[in-house]
Amino acid sequence: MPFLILNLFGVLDAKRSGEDAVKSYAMNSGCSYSIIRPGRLVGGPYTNLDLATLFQVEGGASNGVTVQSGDALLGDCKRDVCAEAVLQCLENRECEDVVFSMHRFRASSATASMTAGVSAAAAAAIFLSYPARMERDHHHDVQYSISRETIQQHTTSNNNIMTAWSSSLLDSNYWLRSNIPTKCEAVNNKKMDTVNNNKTFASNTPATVYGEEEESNSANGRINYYYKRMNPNDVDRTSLMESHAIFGPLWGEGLIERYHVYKRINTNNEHPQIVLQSPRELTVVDLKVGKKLNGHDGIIHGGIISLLFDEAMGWAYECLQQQDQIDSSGMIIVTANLTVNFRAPFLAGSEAVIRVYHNETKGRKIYFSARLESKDGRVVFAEASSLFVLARKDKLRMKER
Ligand SMILES: CCCCCCCC(=O)SCCNC(=O)CCNC(=O)[C@H](O)C(C)(C)COP(=O)(O)OP(=O)(O)OC[C@H]1O[C@@H](n2cnc3c(N)ncnc32)[C@H](O)[C@@H]1OP(=O)(O)O
Repeated sequence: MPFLILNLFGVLDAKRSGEDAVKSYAMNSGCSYSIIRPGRLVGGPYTNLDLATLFQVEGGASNGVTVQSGDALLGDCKRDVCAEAVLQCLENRECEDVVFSMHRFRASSATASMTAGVSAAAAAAIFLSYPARMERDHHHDVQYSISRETIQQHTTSNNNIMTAWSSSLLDSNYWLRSNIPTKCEAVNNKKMDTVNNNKTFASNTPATVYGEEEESNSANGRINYYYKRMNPNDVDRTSLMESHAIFGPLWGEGLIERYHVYKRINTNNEHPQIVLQSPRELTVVDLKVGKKLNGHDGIIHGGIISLLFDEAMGWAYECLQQQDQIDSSGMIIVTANLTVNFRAPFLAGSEAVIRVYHNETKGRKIYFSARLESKDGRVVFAEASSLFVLARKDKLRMKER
């Protein structure tokens, strides 16, 4: 079809500028993008005002599609299939940073064909048609019912984030992690599968902590750690409501909206046991920042990020103290040095996790490292390292008023 007709009223120009905006946002924020250029949308729901809607064009019985990189295809695309492709792009890393056009496969088969330019993996991801998807969702439902029992067996307290190993009934690639028994997530052992999780295990709770150490951590394939909430029960700095930087003045809507601290508890044969490894993960903070803590418009201030790190490392010290039974009588722990590298803009309103690792202890000096990253671990916003020093309370110079 001639470009002039296709671009009537500047439609294609508008689409192109939309795509450019998506790409530049992705580049600036460190996330990936997938751009789908479907053919004319046909099939229900009939919401727009074109001829396909007027005549309720179904687009044929096939859910198969043909995809090709760039912009070469011309044809129809069913709305539901297009929606499916969007979901597939969200779920599959192979679809990161790809641009492709997609139209209805014209043969009667429910499979799809692929033409050059889109990677086989991306195409394979996109090609899942509805029947395949429904089967998969059903599979996930089965996982859910089994895993809930598994989680209940493993759960020691409602405040625990559980990592429960699925029984042999489950696909061995999946394991489960939950912050309370009825709200759980299935996570693919090798690759996060968060979209399915959210769909299958609708969660009202904000705190879900992801990890990346499951492979190195599991000699026999079992997951052998879980996380236990430290605040407000275990150690309660929220009691410093009035004066504590995070839980006081900077706490609330638009400010720091969530700061849940979890300590990692390693287990061996399901009995809690400390596994010594260095650097070892001590704490994970599940946090959410609001929209009133910016430096530049829409970007969280670096000083706030440093504060979030400093606090997280303070909790890591608490954790270390509990585990290693550091004798700190008459002493106070303070930050002597904190170095932060800002890797990607941390956007206002974001949720993220901070993971804190213990690197080394030398006498009174304790070295930590930490990472502020997206919940799925795919974007690192900042990294930090610190030196905490145990100082004698009576020697600590307090500034006189
Ligand atoms: C559980 C609660 C968590 C709370 C989380 C929040 C923590 C905070 O934000 S605390 C507030 C910010 N920090 C402060 O106010 C600390 C102010 N600084 C001080 O009081 C002192 O400089 C202090 C205590 C760090 C060190 O003084 P002091 O105890 O006399 O020890 P000092 O002998 O100077 O140093 C001890 C060791 O640390 C090293 N060290 C001290 N400071 C640094 C530094 N900035 N960089 C590198 N090394 C350092 C020294 O070289 C020395 O090493 P070594 O033993 O190998 O010779």
